[in-house]
Amino acid sequence: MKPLTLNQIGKSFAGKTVLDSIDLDVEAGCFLTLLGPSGCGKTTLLRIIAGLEQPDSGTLYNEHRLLDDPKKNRHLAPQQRHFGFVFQDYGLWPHMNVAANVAFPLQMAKVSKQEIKNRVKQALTDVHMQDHADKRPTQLSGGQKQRISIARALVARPKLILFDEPLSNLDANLREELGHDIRRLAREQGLTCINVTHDRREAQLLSDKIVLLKDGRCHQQGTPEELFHTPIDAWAAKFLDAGNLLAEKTLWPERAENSSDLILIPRSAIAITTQQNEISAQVISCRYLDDRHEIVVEKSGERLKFYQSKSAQIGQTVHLKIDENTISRYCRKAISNNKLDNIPVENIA
Ligand SMILES: Nc1ncnc2c1ncn2[C@@H]1O[C@H](COP(=O)(O)OP(=O)(O)OP(=O)(O)O)[C@@H](O)[C@H]1O
Repeated sequence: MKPLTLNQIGKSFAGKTVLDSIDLDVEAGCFLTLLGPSGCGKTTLLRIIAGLEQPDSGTLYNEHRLLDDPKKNRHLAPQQRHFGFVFQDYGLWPHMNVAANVAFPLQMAKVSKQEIKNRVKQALTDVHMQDHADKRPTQLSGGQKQRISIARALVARPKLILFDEPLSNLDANLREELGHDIRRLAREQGLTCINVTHDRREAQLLSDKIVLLKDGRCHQQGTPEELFHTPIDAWAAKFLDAGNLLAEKTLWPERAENSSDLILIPRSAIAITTQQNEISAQVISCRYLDDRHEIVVEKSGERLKFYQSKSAQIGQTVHLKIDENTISRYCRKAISNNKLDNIPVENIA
């Protein structure tokens, strides 16, 4: 049996469908992320899994345990599910020190004092916070608070942990570091994890599998590589910022059979060449990021972004070589019919 099986989960608020027939199988030991734009229903789905919200229809199983079935009036309360939780805002008690915060779930479960002491010590060691046991949460940085929140989730030894945007309040370096530590802990302890985020980078950093949600439905699911290499349609390509999405006729006016077709060109498929007969474009931006240059060029009003070790001069006309084997094609209808207003335009380059 799987740690989590959702069959046809549906949920409406005030007559508005928020989740529509969600089917999901979560494998043991998988780190799964529910990813999607604001309002797509991901938090509602996580709250249903947690038991904080009841579905209107469908069933939810944890291995052989039926957690929810509205038809049978079945709904297991959150504390009966024995899942761990890690929240975006840490959810620590300010009046308790770190050790007491981590011990709290064990005290509720009436575990013996000696065992609480041992398990709190172990959980704090697991998250590299063993030297901070006596501190109050106010004396900790955001990253340290989130480590304590993870220790508190681990201490009860749940098989399944639910994460609500665990990295979103942290700066870029801390996100990277804590992201790696969360993955290490999940692997070492054989945890199954469900995470919710609107941030594709956080999803990439943490996940074995990503479920892309759109308008309360599963739009696409797969490994991060599958999603980012082969988005199912132009909407997914744009939301994931999976590469350069533009009209085919911009680059090859003579070839484009259907002028409304969009193509997705991976950033790694573009390079500047000295060959004059290739596509010409004008450099509009060149920034040094990480250990390479991010180049943005403009061609007939559309932008392409790619990376290279050498810089390029702004205003310069360059010739581009594009590996056409890596291009995906989409019908424009797929994108224009969908709401994309909440996706920043700069992500399209
Ligand atoms: N308790 C509630 N009562 C009424 N409407 C709700 C309730 N909870 C959520 N909604 C609505 O359901 C829709 C989905 O909300 P949800 O919080 O699941 O989206 P989300 O994808 O997590 O978005 P965000 O990233 O902004 O948190 C939204 O339109 C929201 O306003």
